Amino acid sequence: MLDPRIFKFPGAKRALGLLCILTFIQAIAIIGQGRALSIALTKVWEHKQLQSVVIIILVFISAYVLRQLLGVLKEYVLAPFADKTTGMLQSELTKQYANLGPSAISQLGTGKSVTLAVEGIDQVHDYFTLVLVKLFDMMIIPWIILAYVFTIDWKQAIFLFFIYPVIVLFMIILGYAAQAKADREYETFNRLSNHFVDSLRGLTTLKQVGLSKKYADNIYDVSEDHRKATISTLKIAILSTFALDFFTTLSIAIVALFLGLGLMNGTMPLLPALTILVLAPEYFEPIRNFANDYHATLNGKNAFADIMTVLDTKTVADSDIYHREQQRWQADDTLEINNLNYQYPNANNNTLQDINVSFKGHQRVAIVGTSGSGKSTLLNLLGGFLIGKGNIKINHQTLPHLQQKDWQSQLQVLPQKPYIFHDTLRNNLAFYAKNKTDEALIHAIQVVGLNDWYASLEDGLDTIIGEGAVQASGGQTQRIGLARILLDQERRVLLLDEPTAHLDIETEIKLKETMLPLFDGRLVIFATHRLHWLAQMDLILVMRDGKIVEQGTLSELNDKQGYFVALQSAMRGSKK
Ligand SMILES: Nc1ncnc2c1ncn2[C@@H]1O[C@H](COP(=O)(O)OP(=O)(O)OP(=O)(O)O)[C@@H](O)[C@H]1O
Repeated sequence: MLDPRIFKFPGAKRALGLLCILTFIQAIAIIGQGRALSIALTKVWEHKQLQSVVIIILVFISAYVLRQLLGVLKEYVLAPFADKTTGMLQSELTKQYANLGPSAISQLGTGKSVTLAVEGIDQVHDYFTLVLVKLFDMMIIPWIILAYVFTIDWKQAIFLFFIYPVIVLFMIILGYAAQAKADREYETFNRLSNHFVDSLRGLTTLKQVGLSKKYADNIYDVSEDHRKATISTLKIAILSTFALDFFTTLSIAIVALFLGLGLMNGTMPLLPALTILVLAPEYFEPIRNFANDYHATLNGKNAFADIMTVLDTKTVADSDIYHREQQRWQADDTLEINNLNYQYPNANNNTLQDINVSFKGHQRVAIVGTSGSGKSTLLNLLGGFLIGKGNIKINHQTLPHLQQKDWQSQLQVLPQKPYIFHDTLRNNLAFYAKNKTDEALIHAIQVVGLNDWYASLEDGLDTIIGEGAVQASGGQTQRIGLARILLDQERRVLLLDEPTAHLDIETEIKLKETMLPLFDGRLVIFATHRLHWLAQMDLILVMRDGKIVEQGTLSELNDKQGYFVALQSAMRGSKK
């Protein structure tokens, strides 16, 4: 019903304490309102002086106004707590996404991650404001009313007391049914978010291959599923409202019947009978309100649980064991990897097995192997984006993993398609190195061969590029990635994951001329399918089924006449 983790947030105890006091005063106001109304009606019935009736009606109005004001005040007390807490949850969640990294996001699903951080937070806000007020009403108001009724007529109080658990029982049964339906509704909603975002990202491909209609139908099917799940939650919600209204009305009718009998046979005077009759609906009101809104708060409850699961996911510890005096990777620095294994969370076997390799200084290292042999996984482990099990040493210092701040602050990464942020060309270029002069940026643009494109941009370095703005071609994107590397002389470990895989051979050969000088004075680890790079490499790691099966220079590997030679023939598309 109420997640106990709510109480741990700053300000929760104060807000809930105030809520408790205000609800208590509200309960007294409700009793005052009921009592004053009963007295007024009794006086009218007994033909008492109009003046005494007017006074008591004024008391009734005051109690009524106080009750309503307290209702508003309770929302005012909770609103800042809900605003502050959900705001904090949102920023913690986005920070946690950054800490957990891309593999955790892809496990959760991009659509769900986005929905959770935006709509999920709104749902949690509703959950806080709706559920807390109603829950406190339910926990306080009926019992104060009951205690008051007990002082008037203990038999009626006992009847009201024993009927309450029956209603609660019904609420629990229907609540469980609503929870199951709401869980399905929430699951279909998340599936819909993931499908939608996936289809949007893959829209170009889907259009190209004429499958966009099929995917649109797919989204329609998932949204239909979500609609049906929502309708079935609503059915349960309406049924639950009907059932609770029926039982509470029946209970009030029974109370009225006994009070009527008492009045007729003279065992019960009019005033206490009227007071109990007026207060009986108030006794049931909080539980009815709670049940009516219960289904509406379930999505918020699920979103809150999901957000807390993401926030409670352990981030990597020991990220600052490795310390570097001088920032730059030096010619005598070493990185040794021994018996490194890695298994993806959803995989059955180790994707990388017994990796043993040493890197020294400004070596140029190529990683080759067939598709799926583990090249990208190895690069991701070297970059500290994934964490495996094994022995890792930098300059003979043993480290638990490579997600070390001082190691990652030396890295430059050039993937197949560098990410272009929706920002100015200036900020996109000065990615690693901020505060570069315009001259330095324009020089880099010239070196990587982006002059013609740059000349066509109306706002020069201030042109907004990326999604929804000026788009760069695959080759231009790669050149922007190169310019980023060129502009930063501090980071000296370069990880390249098939950076030219999407480019035609002419563009690649042109880019190669720009890339090779960048390799000087850097440790370069380069996953590639393209053989022409191998002649420029000091070390080649040959991967097969997650293992390094051979390693050496090009001539050493050729002399071996082993797997590498067969792989080369296969990569050339010819058999020797
Ligand atoms: N996120 C993931 N979850 C589970 N398995 C994965 C994941 N990413 C990759 N794999 C699996 O790990 C193995 C190695 O993949 P990896 O991407 O490292 O290969 P690769 O040699 O870089 O392939 P390619 O040349 O096609 O890019 C493959 O069998 C792949 O299916």
